[in-house]
Amino acid sequence: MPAVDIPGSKSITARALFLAAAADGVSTLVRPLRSDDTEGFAEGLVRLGYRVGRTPGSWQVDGRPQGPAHSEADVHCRDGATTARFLPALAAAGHGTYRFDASSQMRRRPLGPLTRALRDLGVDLRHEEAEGHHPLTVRARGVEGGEVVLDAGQSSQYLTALLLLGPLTRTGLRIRVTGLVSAPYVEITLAMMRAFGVEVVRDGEVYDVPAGGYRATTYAIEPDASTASYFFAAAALTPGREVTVPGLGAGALQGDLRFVQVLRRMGAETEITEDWTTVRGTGILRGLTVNMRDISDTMPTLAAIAPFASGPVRIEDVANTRVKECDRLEACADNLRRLGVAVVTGPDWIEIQPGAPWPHGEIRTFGDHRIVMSFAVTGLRTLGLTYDDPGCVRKTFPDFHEAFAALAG
Ligand SMILES: O=C(O)C1=C[C@@H](OP(=O)(O)O)[C@@H](O)[C@H](O)C1
Ligand SMILES: C=C(OP(=O)(O)O)C(=O)O
Repeated sequence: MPAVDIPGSKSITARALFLAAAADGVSTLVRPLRSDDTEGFAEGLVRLGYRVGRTPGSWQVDGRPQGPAHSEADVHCRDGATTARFLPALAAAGHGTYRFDASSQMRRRPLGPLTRALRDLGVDLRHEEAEGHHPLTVRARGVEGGEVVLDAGQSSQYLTALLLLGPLTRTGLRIRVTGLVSAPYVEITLAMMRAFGVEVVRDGEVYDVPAGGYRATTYAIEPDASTASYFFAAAALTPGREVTVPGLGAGALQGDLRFVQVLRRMGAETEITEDWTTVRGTGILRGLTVNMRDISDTMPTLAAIAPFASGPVRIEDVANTRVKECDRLEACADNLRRLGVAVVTGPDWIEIQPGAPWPHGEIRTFGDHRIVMSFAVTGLRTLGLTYDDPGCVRKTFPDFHEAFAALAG
């Protein structure tokens, strides 16, 4: 049973860094993800005046419940939306002037609903160029708390940022949410807040977050389930190939592990125990229609193996994949068409017809790590694929190419 060692979860590492920074002592994060996104998050904390010690296998963070240590900082959030959306919320809880900028793609990605909600809570926040986009400056003097309404139809990260901020406000937060996408990421947030001592009370679309701050702790980071999807898809694509990921089992926090259920519906054999998950290729790969609103980071993974299915693959309810590292619906369609595959897209869906892709071609990555990693799976069956920017995997998995080549043998 070949076990694949998947690096830590990006989403869990980012949250753990925030929570540890906001807690009342030193926290230790065990097996954090080392990648551009999470190094960028840690670097952002350092710019704000937090102490982050990085040793192989664990990071130590000195918490400051009262907010950033520096009264002025310029933070570059790189390409990471968790950094770009969570850190302004953390900064708002402090006292000082904090400017946030990001990569050109991250500047294009929206955060208006979050910044509007912060302003509704009394935060002095100004966008320098386009309203609702980076760069922005927060002139922070703490946040009183109260009730706020949030549209989370583009991104659950807006809600996570407000939830994480809640315990740092003076009186707590009540958040009324509409249109939530990527809902399982909010479950990760709530579970991790609990691990750092905060219980959020939820009643339907209303979240009540108590004031009172976080408790420092030692927190072990799960392997990244979105990253694991490439390895599981590789197994499903190849009769007799088996991939086991230790550390991702039935109790895992990440919704993206549900991608395994999609592979099972298509015909793969799957096994999920308490401690690990296995996918085995059977030679059967059926087409299907699937709603991926909850797990849209795995949409490109499915799109990349879809041509090998015996019937059409239709992926629905994934409009917000158009505002990620690139427009992922069009990037997937563009690359599949370049390989001779018939594809149609709509505002929030993509439908891919069966048909063997041409054996050669250059994948246009659009600077998106998931386009590279997804089409690497296609490449198991179309051996001549190249990429215009293979290094963009650094965002979440710098060693992806080596790890994937080891699997492919
Ligand atoms: O909260 C998080 O860590 C994330 C939430 C999701 O984003 P959206 O809520 O914007 O879909 C996901 O795509 C992203 O990779 C990580
Ligand atoms: C969308 C992603 O990242 P983020 O939104 O955190 O930049 C991703 O990793 O697929």
